[in-house]
Amino acid sequence: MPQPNFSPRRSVLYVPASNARAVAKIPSLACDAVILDLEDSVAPADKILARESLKAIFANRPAGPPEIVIRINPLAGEWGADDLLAAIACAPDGILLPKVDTPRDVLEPGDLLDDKDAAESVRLWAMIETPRALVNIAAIAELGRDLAARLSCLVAGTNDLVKETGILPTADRRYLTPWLMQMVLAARAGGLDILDGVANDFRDAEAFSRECGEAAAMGFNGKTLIHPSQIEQANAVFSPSPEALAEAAEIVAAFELPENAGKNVLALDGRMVERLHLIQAEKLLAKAAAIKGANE
Ligand SMILES: CC(C)(COP(=O)(O)OP(=O)(O)OC[C@H]1O[C@@H](n2cnc3c(N)ncnc32)[C@H](O)[C@@H]1OP(=O)(O)O)[C@@H](O)C(=O)NCCC(=O)NCCSC(=O)C[C@H](O)C(=O)O
Ligand SMILES: [Mg+2]
Repeated sequence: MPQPNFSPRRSVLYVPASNARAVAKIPSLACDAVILDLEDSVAPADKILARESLKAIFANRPAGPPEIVIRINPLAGEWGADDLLAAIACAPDGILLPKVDTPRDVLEPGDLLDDKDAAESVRLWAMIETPRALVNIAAIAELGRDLAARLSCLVAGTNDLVKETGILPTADRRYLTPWLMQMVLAARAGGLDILDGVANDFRDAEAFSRECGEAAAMGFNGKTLIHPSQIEQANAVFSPSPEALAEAAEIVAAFELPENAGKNVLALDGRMVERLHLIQAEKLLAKAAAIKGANE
């Protein structure tokens, strides 16, 4: 199921809404999206100020990338409901819901968006970071098949998952990986984008590069980031490689040859190529074009 207004989401940077210097950097950042955070990066004493800063940020928002998403506090808590109203008033590209446990946790804010006549372009993103969310992941992701539910993207919250489950956060993420794969599968079933969790050690470029490579291999669309120094690497790893693009172009060209018209299967350089490979190739070329378009 195609996403409306497809956007690349290779690099998605959390920016604490309470940090004016960090917020001021947004227009100069090369990330595909930012998440203006009202939740975990904002101290309780700064919660109201952070929420109030949103108005000024959106009043001066230039058109075009990066996508801007607001992460609110949990709706069951002290700040969540007012955060949601403030976020809706800003008409961001997305509102990220933390600590989602069940489909209801997405449907209820979606109803409020409708009640408040929020533009159709305001989508919901959901953090998958609780044991209940993992247990309910198929039902949550299924909402992606209903455009009216507005769900567009799932975001792995690996820090909270580690905290809530007690698994050991090893460098190779061996205990997290089965759950990450479960998230990718569910997201694809629901036609949703899915972003990997953050790498906390932002000074370890080598470990970060490895983690991005593994996330890309697992099928994630991109990675959530905590520091601007992580953007370039994420963009590089989650972009189609020149080799993959050359191969995709070759497959498209082969199916366009008059002698291959109407064929479902071809031999190309000693390999079987089916129409499903053509679809894959066209998707990859479209992704590269979208990335190029977003960077112009
Ligand atoms: C992690 C940090 C606290 C480090 O900050 P700092 O020590 O200030 O870093 P630097 O001195 O290297 O910063 C250099 C300049 O870059 C700006 N900067 C830093 N981070 C960001 C950012 N995220 N966005 C924009 N700009 C940023 C600094 O302001 C410096 O510029 P200047 O002030 O002009 O000198 C910090 O990076 C940070 O706060 N990162 C974000 C933390 C965050 O948002 N955490 C919550 C999201 S992660 C999460 O919640 C996980 C999930 O829910 C889960 O469960 O897993
Ligand atoms: Mg979290």
